[in-house]
Amino acid sequence: MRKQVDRARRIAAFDVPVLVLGETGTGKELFAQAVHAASKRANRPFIPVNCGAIPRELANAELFGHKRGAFTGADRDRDGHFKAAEGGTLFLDEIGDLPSDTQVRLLRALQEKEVTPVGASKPVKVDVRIIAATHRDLQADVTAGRFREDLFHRLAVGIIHLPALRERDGDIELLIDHFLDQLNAGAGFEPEVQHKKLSLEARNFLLAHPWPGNIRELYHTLVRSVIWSDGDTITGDEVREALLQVAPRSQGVLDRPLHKGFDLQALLDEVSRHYLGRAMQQTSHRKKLAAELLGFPHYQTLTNWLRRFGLESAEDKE
Ligand SMILES: Nc1ncnc2c1ncn2[C@@H]1O[C@H](COP(=O)(O)OP(=O)(O)OP(=O)(O)O)[C@@H](O)[C@H]1O
Repeated sequence: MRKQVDRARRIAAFDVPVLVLGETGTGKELFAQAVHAASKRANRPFIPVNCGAIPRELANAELFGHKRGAFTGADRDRDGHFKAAEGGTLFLDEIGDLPSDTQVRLLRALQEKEVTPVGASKPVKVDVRIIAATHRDLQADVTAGRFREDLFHRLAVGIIHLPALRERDGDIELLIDHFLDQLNAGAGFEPEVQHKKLSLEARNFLLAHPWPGNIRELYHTLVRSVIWSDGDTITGDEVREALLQVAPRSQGVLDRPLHKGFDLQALLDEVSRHYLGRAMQQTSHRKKLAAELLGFPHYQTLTNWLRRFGLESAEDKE
C-alpha cells in the first residue's frame, strides 16, 4: 500500500493518464481525488463518472456531448463530461464497461487532445486529465478482446494497483480504530460524542473477516455496530449482526429453474470462471499455488483452463 501511495504522489506531478485497479471499496475514487488534489489541476474541476451506469447507446453523447438533432430526443446542444472537466480531471470509473466504439473515441481524445460531439462535423480541443478505474481484471479483458489493447496501454501510463483489505496485514486494525474514533467524535450522529469500544471478541471477529467489500464494507459494518450496540462496549454478537453477509454470486447454482433454453454448459463455465478468478487473485497470480488451491493435479491443467476462459493475465507467474 505504501508503494502505491508513493506511486500516486509521483504520478500526480506528471500530467499523464492514470489507471487505478482494485476490488470494489478499496479506495480507487479516493486515490483518484488525491492524485487530482496533488496535481497542478487541483483548483479546476474533478468530475467523477460511473461508466457502468451510462446506457450503452448514450455513452458517446454523455462523454463527448452532442449537437441538437443528433438523435431522437436531442432537442438542444449539450456539453459532455469532457467539457465539464475542462482544465481539470475526468474520473472514469468502471472503464471496462465502455462500449467498444466509445473506447475508440476515448483513445482519440487521449492522443489528439480533442473530442467530436455526436452530430458535430468538427472536433473541439480539450484539456482534460483522465483517471480511469476498474474492479475488473482489465488485462484479462484485453486478452479476451473485450477491451482495446491500445487504450489499455495509453491509460496505464500511471498505473496504481490497490490491494484488497484482506491482503493488508495490520491495516484492518488501524482502519477500525480510525473509523471508531471518527464515529465516536460525532461524524454526523446524535448524541454527538460517544465512547464506544469493541470487545476483544468483536475485534477478533472483525480482524478475521475476509472483507470482500473492502474498506467500504468495514466502515459500514462499524457504523451499524455503533448504532445497534446497547452499551459502550460493542459485543461480538452485535458486530456479527451488523455484518451484512452478501451471498457469493455462485450460491444458488443448484436452484436455477429448469426451463427451455437452460444452458448447463454456460452455468458450469460461470462457476469455473468464478473460482479460477478467485484462485488467481488469492495467490497473487502464482499459478502453481492456484493449481494446488483448485485441486488440479498438474499446473498445466490450470494454464489450459485460464486460456480457455480468456483469464490469462500479464501478472501471471509460475
Ligand atoms: N485509506 C482509507 N481511509 C479511510 N477511508 C477510506 C480509505 N480508502 C477508502 N476509504 C473509504 O471507503 C469507501 C470506498 O472508497 P472508494 O469509493 O474510493 O472505493 P472504490 O474502490 O472507488 O469503490 P468502487 O469500485 O465500488 O467504486 C469510501 O467511503 C472511502 O472514503
